[in-house]
Amino acid sequence: MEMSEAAGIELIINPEAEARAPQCPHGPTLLFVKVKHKKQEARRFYACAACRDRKDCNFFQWEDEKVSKARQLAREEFNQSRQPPFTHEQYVERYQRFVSLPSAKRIFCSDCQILLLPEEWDLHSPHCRLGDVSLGQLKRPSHLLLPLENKKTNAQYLFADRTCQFLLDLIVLLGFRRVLCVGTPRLHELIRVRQSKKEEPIIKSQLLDIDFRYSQFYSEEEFCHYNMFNHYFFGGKSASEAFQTFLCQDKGEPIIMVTDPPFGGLVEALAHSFKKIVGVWKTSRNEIDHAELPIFWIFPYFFEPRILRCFPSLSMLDYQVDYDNHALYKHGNTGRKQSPVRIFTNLPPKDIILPAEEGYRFCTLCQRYISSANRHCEKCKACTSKDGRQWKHCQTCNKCVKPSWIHCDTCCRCVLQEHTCGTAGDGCFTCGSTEHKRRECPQSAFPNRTTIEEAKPRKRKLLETDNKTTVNKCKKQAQKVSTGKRKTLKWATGKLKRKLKRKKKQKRRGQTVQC
Ligand SMILES: C[S@@+](CC[C@H](N)C(=O)[O-])C[C@H]1O[C@@H](n2cnc3c(N)ncnc32)[C@H](O)[C@@H]1O
Ligand SMILES: [Zn+2]
Ligand SMILES: [Zn+2]
Ligand SMILES: [Zn+2]
Ligand SMILES: [Zn+2]
Ligand SMILES: [Zn+2]
Ligand SMILES: [Zn+2]
Repeated sequence: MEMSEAAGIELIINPEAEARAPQCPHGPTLLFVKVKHKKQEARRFYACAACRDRKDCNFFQWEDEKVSKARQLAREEFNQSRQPPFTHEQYVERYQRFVSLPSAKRIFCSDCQILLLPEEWDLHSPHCRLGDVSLGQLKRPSHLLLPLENKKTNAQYLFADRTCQFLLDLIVLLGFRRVLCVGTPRLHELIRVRQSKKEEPIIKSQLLDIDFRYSQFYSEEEFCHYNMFNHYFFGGKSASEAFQTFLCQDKGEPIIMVTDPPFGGLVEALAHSFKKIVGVWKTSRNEIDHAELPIFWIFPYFFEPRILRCFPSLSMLDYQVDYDNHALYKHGNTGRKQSPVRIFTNLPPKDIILPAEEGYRFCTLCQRYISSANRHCEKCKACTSKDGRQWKHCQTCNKCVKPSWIHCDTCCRCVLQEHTCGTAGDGCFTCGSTEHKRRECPQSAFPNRTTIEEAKPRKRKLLETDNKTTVNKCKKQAQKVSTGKRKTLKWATGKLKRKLKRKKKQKRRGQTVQC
């Protein structure tokens, strides 16, 4: 039995629990146990694998609870009612009809996040819609769709161009010809754009993601609606077969899996799913061949110990991954915080050349590329910085620590100067890291973000088209959303300003925007 600790709740991974797991709308649930004062409570319970917020999925069942037939049926009905409005096959048919329409009739409903067919226009007339959707825009759905920024469930932080292009160039350079994109829609999209330009060598890609909106843009071979916390394919057997076919059709085209999961806890649940993917890949290979499925697992550096516990063959690279819609996770020393997100890989680090123009250089002793401020410590015999700043060696702890830490004789370890003695070492309540406390956790560094539910059709018709009135309206809306917290309001208005900016850009391109 494997256990993982996060926020006073432990995940229990064992085959019996998995076999008996009841289903919520997000597939088989996971078994958890509450922990108080480091002791497990006696009763264990099943809860949703995908949503860490009960607002998103409130499934709860005690492990030993008896569920009546009637409740079971009601649950199945409920789960069914929470599935996407169309099957993937229907989405594909809709897409074909959509692209055959003349440009003026290609309308996307921004409120419902759906490509509209002419017979649906009336129904969506009160909504914010975008007209003249170009074929170019259809090729870049991650730019058309509103990112699902609900940090507790989707945390859809999209790669900045710098990172996305770096990953693709690296994949090509390393000789991979197929990419299994698990929760990396923007990378999948970049590969598809490259494919459409017929750039040699041709790289193929398949996207697995919980965001079903992508079914509107991709075929069943290109996209599977998938939950990476329980390795569940929403599209049933045909979807899991499409995945197996893609993963196993070698034909001399090496494959790599690239994943960028939401950063909450549950590292062990993710690792469990990834091991299943590795298992499927291995079934298509010669048994005596001990090769490993190449992996890029993108995750914050402070999860390193937990990731390595699950996947000892991975090592962490210094490259800082950054995101478009993530104010804190930006690259570089430009006054903003540096991104804590890194690439974990089972490929030899020396083969992964990091861009010299960004200051990365090669350490011949460590045989890997390191960030500019990282220094090789003679005592640790390694380039020890994890966060991009130069770390210093503590003689007492006999290891390198962050530059802002000091050695505290009471706590018998290096800690932040302004700590309260005796409390150091408990780590973060939100993500489980021992590197920081909850208040410093990047998970809680954000004000509440909207969920897709909040972006659903508005009851009131918005008639104003001039930007100023719309911003004022938006501000009012934002005030409603906020619970009086200025931070939320600031963020919400920021988001609406970004939306307006996007609209302005689309208008400049001559696109019609109706709200
Ligand atoms: C941190 S974002 C990564 C996006 C990536 N940086 C990109 O630009 O392509 C997390 C991604 O995982 C997806 N995701 C969130 N929860 C998931 C789940 N339970 N199963 C599968 N995908 C999930 C989100 O929809 C999102 O695309
Ligand atoms: Zn659920
Ligand atoms: Zn609509
Ligand atoms: Zn070194
Ligand atoms: Zn050292
Ligand atoms: Zn120390
Ligand atoms: Zn102390």
